[in-house]
Amino acid sequence: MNSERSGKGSGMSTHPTGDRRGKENDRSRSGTSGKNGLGGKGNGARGRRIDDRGGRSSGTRGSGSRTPPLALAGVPVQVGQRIESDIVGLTHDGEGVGRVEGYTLFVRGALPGERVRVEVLSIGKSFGRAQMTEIVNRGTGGRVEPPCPIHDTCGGCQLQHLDYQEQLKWKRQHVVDNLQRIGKLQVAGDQSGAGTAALGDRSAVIVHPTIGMDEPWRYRNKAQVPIGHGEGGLIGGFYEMGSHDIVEMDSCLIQQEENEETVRAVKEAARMLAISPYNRATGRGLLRHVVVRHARTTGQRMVVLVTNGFDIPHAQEFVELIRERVPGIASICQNIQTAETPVVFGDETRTMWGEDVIYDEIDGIQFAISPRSFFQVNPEQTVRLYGKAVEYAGLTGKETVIDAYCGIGTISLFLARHADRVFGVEIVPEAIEDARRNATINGMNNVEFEVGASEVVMPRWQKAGITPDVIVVDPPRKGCDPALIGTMLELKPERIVYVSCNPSTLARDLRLLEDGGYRALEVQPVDMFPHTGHVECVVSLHRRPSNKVDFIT
Ligand SMILES: C[S@@+](CC[C@H](N)C(=O)[O-])C[C@H]1O[C@@H](n2cnc3c(N)ncnc32)[C@H](O)[C@@H]1O
Repeated sequence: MNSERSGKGSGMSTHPTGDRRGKENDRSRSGTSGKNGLGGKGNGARGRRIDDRGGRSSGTRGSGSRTPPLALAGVPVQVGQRIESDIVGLTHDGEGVGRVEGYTLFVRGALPGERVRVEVLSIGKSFGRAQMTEIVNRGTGGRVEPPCPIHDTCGGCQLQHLDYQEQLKWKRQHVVDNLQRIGKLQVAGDQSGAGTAALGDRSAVIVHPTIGMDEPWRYRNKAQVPIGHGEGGLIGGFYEMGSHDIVEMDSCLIQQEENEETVRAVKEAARMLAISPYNRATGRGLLRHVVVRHARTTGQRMVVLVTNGFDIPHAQEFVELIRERVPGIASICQNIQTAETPVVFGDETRTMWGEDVIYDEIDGIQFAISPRSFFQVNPEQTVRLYGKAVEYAGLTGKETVIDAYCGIGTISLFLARHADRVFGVEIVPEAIEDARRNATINGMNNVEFEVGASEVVMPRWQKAGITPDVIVVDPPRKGCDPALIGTMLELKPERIVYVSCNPSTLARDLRLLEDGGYRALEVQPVDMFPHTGHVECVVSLHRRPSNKVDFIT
């Protein structure tokens, strides 16, 4: 398991965020796009291969040997047909949702409010996919020219063609839609922040406007670059949209420049030493991924060479070349991944040179970060996210707090400054080693960490008599384990703070918590991944009093 939670558009890889929470590099992109989403190079062919939503296609995945239908009874469009469609929504993947006689067509690159001409690529019973060929009417959709030259091919940023302020509005709306549809929650508040006064409203949860960045570029502190074989030898960059073909690339506008520089240097060094790139088709070749991190507050950089086997030829020279070329390099590690899998990291990591961690700081707290540990990729927004979590925890210094899914103890240490005791639990052993080290280097002795699944460890703590006043959860994309929710309800903390990177699993879990006696009061969306379809939320929940007297005044 590794790394961050969201983030396509990691910069430099299909799954830029390196989703510790999800499958790394495991997404296939759907649809096609040309410049600004208009039909461009190779669109047709690529588009027909891809269908990751269950719509029929001539696709490469899941279609078996069945020939996809060109027409279907009850479906008002046929494959190949050219028609106009109004775009009425946007999916979390950044595809426009078009309607034709009530039938849904997903159109990559199209924006809500626009009327577009499309060619139908594939159809299914309930929806199909189409390629935009022309924008007939722009409406007030907020379309902008994507500044990234490879926006169309990469697809890592699904929303670059949408004005940033509109992106923030769309993210809030996406959260609201999920809370209403899946969580069956009543929602108050609006895009302007009005409605916050409705905190006195006893039935609705306030969803605040999304907290965005002032300068929403160059934010990523980590790049995860797939390596492969190109015409000129070793290449590294990103997976072409909808495929696992690697395209050479040295620049990504959401990536910190230091990471670009590091990746270039490592590729150069590998070429000089004729290190063989991994070939996904044959399973041969050595270098699979180059993963780099940059700690902005200390200037330290880390390189992780993910290799298909233990032996690296000219390993010493490789290390020397990287050290010569990368300013601030503090750690060079090797991770061995020999499995045929899209998962980036294998289980074994060794330090080739320098320390086994780099150090970064958030809001005055220092963190040691090892190669496979999760660490938020957007430092500027992390302060805002964690700040909100601490605010919602409502600590006075007397409380016992549990931080479930604690990673390297980031939120735990933020909480520990304001609580009596904090207990953190996390499933990745290296992360817990980092967490303990982090508590020590910050001189915090009111925090304890335990390795294990939260749903297993929390009942043990319950039996041991730990009675939390506040529980904070920050689970992976799949949300909380139902058993964990059961234990939380038994523990009856006064407050629960839910940090989530996936509005749909958040909505599901909020419904369980509401039914179990809690009230979701406020939701704060935070834009941790500008220009992608991802949105992070912090939710404040309070326990309903058992005597049924409403507790909100
Ligand atoms: C979204 S991250 C949150 C990390 C941390 N709160 C932070 O902000 O850096 C989710 C974490 O949950 C961990 N995890 C996944 N499944 C888990 C489980 N069942 N029990 C405990 N931790 C788990 C992952 O390894 C990851 O570190």
